[in-house]
Amino acid sequence: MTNVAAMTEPGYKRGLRNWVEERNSRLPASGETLVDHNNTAYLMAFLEANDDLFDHAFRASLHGQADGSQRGPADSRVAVEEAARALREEERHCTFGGGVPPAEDDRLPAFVAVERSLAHAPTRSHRKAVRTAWDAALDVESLAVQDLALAVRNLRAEASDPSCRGIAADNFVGTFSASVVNAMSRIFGTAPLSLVSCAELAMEETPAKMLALALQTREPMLDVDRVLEEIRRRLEAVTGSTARASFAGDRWEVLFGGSADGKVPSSGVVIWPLLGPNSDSREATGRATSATGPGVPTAHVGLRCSSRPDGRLVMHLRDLKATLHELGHAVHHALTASREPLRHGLESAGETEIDLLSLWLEWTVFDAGWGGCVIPAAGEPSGKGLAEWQGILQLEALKELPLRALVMELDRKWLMHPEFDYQDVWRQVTDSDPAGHASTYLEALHRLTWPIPATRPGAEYGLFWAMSEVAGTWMQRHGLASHDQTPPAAWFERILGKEPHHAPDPTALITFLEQAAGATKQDPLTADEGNPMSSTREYPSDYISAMLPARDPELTSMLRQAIVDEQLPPIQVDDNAAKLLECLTLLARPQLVIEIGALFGYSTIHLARGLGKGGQLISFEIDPKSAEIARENVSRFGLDDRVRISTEDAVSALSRMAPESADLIFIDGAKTEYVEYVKAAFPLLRAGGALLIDDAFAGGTYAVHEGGEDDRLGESIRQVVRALARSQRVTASFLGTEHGMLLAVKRGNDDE
Ligand SMILES: C[S@@+](CC[C@H](N)C(=O)[O-])C[C@H]1O[C@@H](n2cnc3c(N)ncnc32)[C@H](O)[C@@H]1O
Repeated sequence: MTNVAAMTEPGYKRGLRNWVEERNSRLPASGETLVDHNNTAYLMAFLEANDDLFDHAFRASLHGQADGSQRGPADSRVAVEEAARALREEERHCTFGGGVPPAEDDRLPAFVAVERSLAHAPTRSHRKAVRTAWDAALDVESLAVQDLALAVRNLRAEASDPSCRGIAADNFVGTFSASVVNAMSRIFGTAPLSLVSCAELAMEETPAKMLALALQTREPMLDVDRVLEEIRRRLEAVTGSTARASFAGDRWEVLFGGSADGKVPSSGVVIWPLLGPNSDSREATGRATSATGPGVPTAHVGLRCSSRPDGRLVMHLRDLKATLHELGHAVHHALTASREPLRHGLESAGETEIDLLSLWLEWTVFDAGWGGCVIPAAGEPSGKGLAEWQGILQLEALKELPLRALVMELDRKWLMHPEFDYQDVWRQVTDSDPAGHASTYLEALHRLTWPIPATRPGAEYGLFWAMSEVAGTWMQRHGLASHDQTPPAAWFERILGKEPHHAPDPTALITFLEQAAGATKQDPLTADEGNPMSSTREYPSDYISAMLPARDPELTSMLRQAIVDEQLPPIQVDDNAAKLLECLTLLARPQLVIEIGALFGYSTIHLARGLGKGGQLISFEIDPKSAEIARENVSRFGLDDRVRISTEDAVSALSRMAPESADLIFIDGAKTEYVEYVKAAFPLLRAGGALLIDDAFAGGTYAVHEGGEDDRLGESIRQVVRALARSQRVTASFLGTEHGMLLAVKRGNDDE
């Protein structure tokens, strides 16, 4: 049996080449020549070691053609389509995501085709594209295979975008590494690969291989009951045991404070299981009035999960972080909104998110692997040594890390290198800190200093990234630093420049952390490049509503009917934003206004109220029930002469409208479709016309995702606002409503 571990040790490529040569000379009669195309030979080694693992078709696909030619991109597209068709014909969705045990898989030929097409995609500089494919591969359980094929195509498109780089790949690498190790453990009974080897491998290798290995491996899935139980335990700890939790049918409630018998809760959080890839947690809130009882400040959080045939709910590990961020914010909000401040509530609220995030950190490191962390020894190329790392770990910002637990796990995983003198490292550490300052972290440092030479750039990503994340959140909570919605990505950008796949330089990290920890406030006049959404201030809703007159009772009654009686989600614009819409139409006197997303017509009514003589508003609302209620409301306010509500899909309807015919287009539909909306809407605007984008701050509900790997909503919004704000073809400005709007006025050819 080929020793696969040998293939992945330093210099494995050389080993691989030798192996390939040896193999080709050994099997000349087969007529196949194995070529190390995109390093697929590694897989071949893997395969040779395990004849049962992959079927012949799959192996054959990894061989170069006899004449050495490779299939080109055109063939690849066809191959993907073939694969999609083959899978559709089977009327089955793929099931290799989500902890499903390996099945006797008769779909390999189809995957082979997908694999081939992926083999042409670059890796290093197009990590995001890889990530897309990987996501698709892992999500196929819930996505139809068309989506997989589409993702593969998108991957190709994205691969040509030089900005396709990012931290998301690290999650991928970690998950991939763990998957490989898990697979290997299953096969060999022990894990002959180290995570670091795998991480490096993953970073070097092609998506083809990753996808191929995905066939044999599983991303960790978490049992939702287990997640909720752990969350409850942590919340209890944070809130001084005042949290009570119950899972009731379609929702899970946590109540804080109040009387001991639980009859008078002070505040609550409702966690809604979100089934399906596109569910929006805000929409979940529409499914119920306050589940925690009248008058109880309640926050709502969505938990993306999927349902097993036995009824069990499970979630991807990678969805956990977004959920915990969101939950942290929600709990913070619920605790501070409580009318009677809880015993520990106010002090501990700010820590909640950190505490919850630690859960993610632990599970990520424990269950997914993260590729581990390498502490470079002094003088080694990717770092200056122990002292710097020690410095990092001693920083206040990192003391929140529950490293002890992490250390235990790493201990189990890594202390398999008997030649290394841990005691020596321990002595170095303790000698340098006789006061035992931050002893937990020193212990961590001791344990984390395993003997893997820093010859594998990128291997230290895992923990490094996780530390950045938690530290960034901590700093923001303590007002020490403002950072944007994607702290790790931003930090990496700063620290690593444009090449995040290189090993991070610890000195740069230390400097950055120190500056951040030392900075009380940023100079307001200094533009903070790459940190565009910094804000440590809450939106002053109380102040604004105290200033504005009380809402018109007719509008309140309309809102109550739509939200309470009709159970539509309360995701309309806030009152001040509604006034802004009215101001804008009053000001611009537009002839044609288009709205994407009417819901029950709250924004529609305000836009229409400002319309002058002859002004028309076409509002698209794809949900027929909402559209019907919107129509009734428009009519209730006597605006039917100027408003038409259409149930057509806004994107396709806009594509048929006359170019340069609209004066104002208000975009407030599905957040994931924002890019499509803008593409369809922009040509419809006349010069001087404006796009108005709701939720542009990506800072209301969307901030909570903090740029997590599944931050599709926030990412979609950020793409749009960034593009518009920087475009030469518009003049754009952010308007301060609760969720923020971006006003982008189209410039004419004559405009300077
Ligand atoms: C945030 S709500 C709109 C709220 C509304 N503008 C307000 O402030 O009162 C988004 C709405 O967009 C609708 N929607 C989503 N995708 C759409 C599409 N492609 N075309 C038309 N409407 C869409 C949804 O059904 C939902 O009711």
